[in-house]
Amino acid sequence: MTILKDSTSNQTQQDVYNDPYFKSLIQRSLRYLKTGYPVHFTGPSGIGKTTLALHIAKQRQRPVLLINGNKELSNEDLIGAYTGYRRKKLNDNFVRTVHKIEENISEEWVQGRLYEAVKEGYTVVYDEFTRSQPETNNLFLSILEEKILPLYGTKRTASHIDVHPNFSVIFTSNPAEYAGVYQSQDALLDRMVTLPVEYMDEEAEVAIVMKKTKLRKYKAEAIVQFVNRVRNLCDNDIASLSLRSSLMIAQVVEKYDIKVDGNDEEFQDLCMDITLFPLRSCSDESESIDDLRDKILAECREV
Ligand SMILES: Nc1ncnc2c1ncn2[C@@H]1O[C@H](COP(=O)(O)OP(=O)(O)OP(=O)(O)O)[C@@H](O)[C@H]1O
Repeated sequence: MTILKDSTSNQTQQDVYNDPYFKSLIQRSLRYLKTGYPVHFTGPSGIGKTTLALHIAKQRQRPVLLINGNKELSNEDLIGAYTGYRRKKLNDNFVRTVHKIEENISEEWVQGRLYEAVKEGYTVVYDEFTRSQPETNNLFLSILEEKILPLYGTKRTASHIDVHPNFSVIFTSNPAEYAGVYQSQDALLDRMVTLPVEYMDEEAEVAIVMKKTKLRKYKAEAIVQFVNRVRNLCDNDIASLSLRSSLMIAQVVEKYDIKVDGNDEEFQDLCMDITLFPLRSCSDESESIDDLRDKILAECREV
């Protein structure tokens, strides 16, 4: 979990988010959050949901807390827990014949990050929340519905703390078909505004690749178009061939001065390494790995 300092969005994001689709999405999201409803961005991997969520969170002028959903995340991580003992030992042997030992043991409370966020009214970005166990996410039902954070199992005197009026949450998730994702609970989904996020258009992806790598436009275009052509070969929607894949190729090309040329062996290897595994994940099992390699190579040669 990370607390992010408030900062203005960088220029690349600003350009992309000036697009009417994003402008409207951002405006609507801010309205829902201000009205007290959490927002949930869902969509394929690597298309920019987290970046968008953080961008919106920063607009709220409150400290931002990023929580990454995962199977191991527990209530203790979120709320806090007594994590051990503090032991104080006084060994008094001042008088040689009298040996006195005084021991004092007290439990040590370590506050969870959500505790502070709820209490102080932060904006939480709960990234990939469906990767956490549903039991952990149940905590959010009380936060969203009853506006309290229950202090389950913490042995604290208070049973809960009240949610600060400025507290808000932006959730992100990949659809249930993705590996390692739990089915989201209807009760939780009912309490948030779920907004599907789509792939950016090619122009926006090219602009981001250019800004993040300083590659010339024709190179950025060739890479983005290659990745999108490979994605079109998928047999299902579980594609992780996205802007992230384009950025990976572009960054390696830039760092090692590799030619963006479909007949260049180094470029072919790079294209293969970045796209073969994702293509395999979104292809029918009947497709052999050699067939997939041939398909990628054919698309790469178009570059
Ligand atoms: N508007 C943007 N401006 C600049 N870079 C962006 C923008 N949107 C996305 N990116 C970059 O694209 C990559 C993927 O974005 P991000 O991690 O937000 O995707 P995601 O949809 O949350 O992925 P996942 O579902 O795997 O978590 C990151 O490297 C991110 O920095």
